[in-house]
This record gives sequence, structure tokens and C-alpha cells, in this order.
Amino acid sequence: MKTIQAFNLPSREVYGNWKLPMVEIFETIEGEGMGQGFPTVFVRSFHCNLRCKWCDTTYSFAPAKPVFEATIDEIIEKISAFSSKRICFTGGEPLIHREKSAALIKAMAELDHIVDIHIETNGAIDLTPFSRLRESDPYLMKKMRFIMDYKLAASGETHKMIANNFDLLKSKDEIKFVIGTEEDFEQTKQVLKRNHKEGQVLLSPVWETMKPRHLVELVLNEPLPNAKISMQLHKVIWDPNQRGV
Ligand SMILES: Nc1nc2[nH]cc(C(=O)O)c2c(=O)[nH]1
Ligand code: SF4
Ligand SMILES: [Mg+2]
Repeated sequence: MKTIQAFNLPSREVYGNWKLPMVEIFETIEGEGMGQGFPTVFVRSFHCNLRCKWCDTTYSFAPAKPVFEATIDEIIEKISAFSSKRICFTGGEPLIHREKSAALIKAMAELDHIVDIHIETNGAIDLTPFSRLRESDPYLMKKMRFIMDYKLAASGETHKMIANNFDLLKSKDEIKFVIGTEEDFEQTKQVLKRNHKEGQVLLSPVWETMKPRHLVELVLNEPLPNAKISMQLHKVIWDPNQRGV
């Protein structure tokens, strides 16, 4: 069966010149999820379609301004200056730039030394064309993973979640629930029961409002034996408000 193309991308010579509004590109260790602890290059683009109450990256959307603009070729050059084999494409919402997001992901996957590109998407972007993009290319199949958030009630944005995205996830993808309250934990159980098929479930406490040990108690008491508690390691290692780490 012929795969339906996700986006009609032009040649690399053309899309290499496409520009994206950016916040930062830096190397650190991945602080969250299954890739936690691995040296990783972070590519943070500007703009977000949500305004979560507990957002810790408000500098990645208006009224803040992009820090710089860069072409896809320039972003790839910056990534290549680091030795990390893993990329976290984050934001803001990294998939909000549509064709440009897709083209950047494709260009990242063409880097020989890169083994993993994980995309921190917020659950309010339809993943259908990006899932097709992944299936259209063997490099992307091997390297591209979604870390999909499911925003809960305490975020104020739960009504924007696209439940059908769950059908597109594979076992190597991750689904992150950021839990601010006990009600959020109750909602997580309902959402999982209704929608979850494949993908590692991550439960992450809101830094300011949910004591990690309380979340552990909730998970063990339930029980949720396949859920993984994911603490933000970078907030333990560095000051929780420090940028670029
Ligand atoms: N170290 C580190 N790990 C992270 N994982 C996800 C991050 C994000 O901001 O999306 C992040 C971040 O900002 N820093
Ligand atoms: S989706 Fe992410 S970047 Fe956007 S407002 Fe929510 S937490 Fe912040
Ligand atoms: Mg962060």
C-alpha cells in the first residue's frame, strides 16, 4: 500500500531556508521521561496554542518575543556542533509551525549521528499528519518519537485535548500527565481507561502543588503498575527557574 504523504515538502535545498522563530538551542541531560539522564540537545521553538496555568516556559510564547530566528539549515548546524545523539524538540508547542516543524524533524532525522528525536507536543495539535510523516520515511520511523502531554483540569486547558491522538501512538512513544491535584489523578485514570492503547504512561507532579511522595502513594494505592513517575531531574540539579538547563 502506498503511504499517503503527510506534508508536501519541497526539496531540502528549498526548505533548508525556511525560518522558524526560536527561543534556545542548548545541550544538557534530558530531565524527564524514558530518555531521562541521556545527554540531549534541546531545540526550543517559539509560540504555543495553549496557556497552561502552571506553565514553566512562559518565555516561549506571547507577550514574550522570540529570542532569534533561524533557518532549518542554521538549526541543523547548531545541533551538529554538539556531540549528543538525542534531540528534544520542544517549545512552546513545537508542532505549531506545521510544514516547517515537519521539515525540521526530517532534516534532524537525516543527521547520521542522531539516534532519537523526541517531540514534546501538548495534546492540542492533531498528530495525524505528523504520524503519516513518520510512516513515510524509514529514518523517521526509527528515530522520531512523540511525548504527548494530556493536559488535566488543573492546567485550565483540558477541553482542548484531542483524544483521537491516542490512536496514533506507538509503544516507543510516551504520554505525559502533569498532575497538580488529586482530581487530576482521578481524571488521569479515566482518560487512560477510555483512550490508552500504546505508549509509556508518565506521571509528573506539578513542581509547586503536588508533593512527589503523595503522587507515589496515589500510584501504589491505585495501583497503576505500568505507570512511571517522572520527576523533572533538571529542577533537582539546577535552580527550578534556571533557563537553558
Ligand atoms: N533538562 C531538561 N529536560 C527537559 N525535558 C523536557 C523539557 C522541556 O522544557 O520541554 C526539558 C528542559 O527544559 N530541560
Ligand atoms: S503547552 Fe507547554 S508551553 Fe504551552 S502553555 Fe502549556 S505548559 Fe506552557
Ligand atoms: Mg522545561
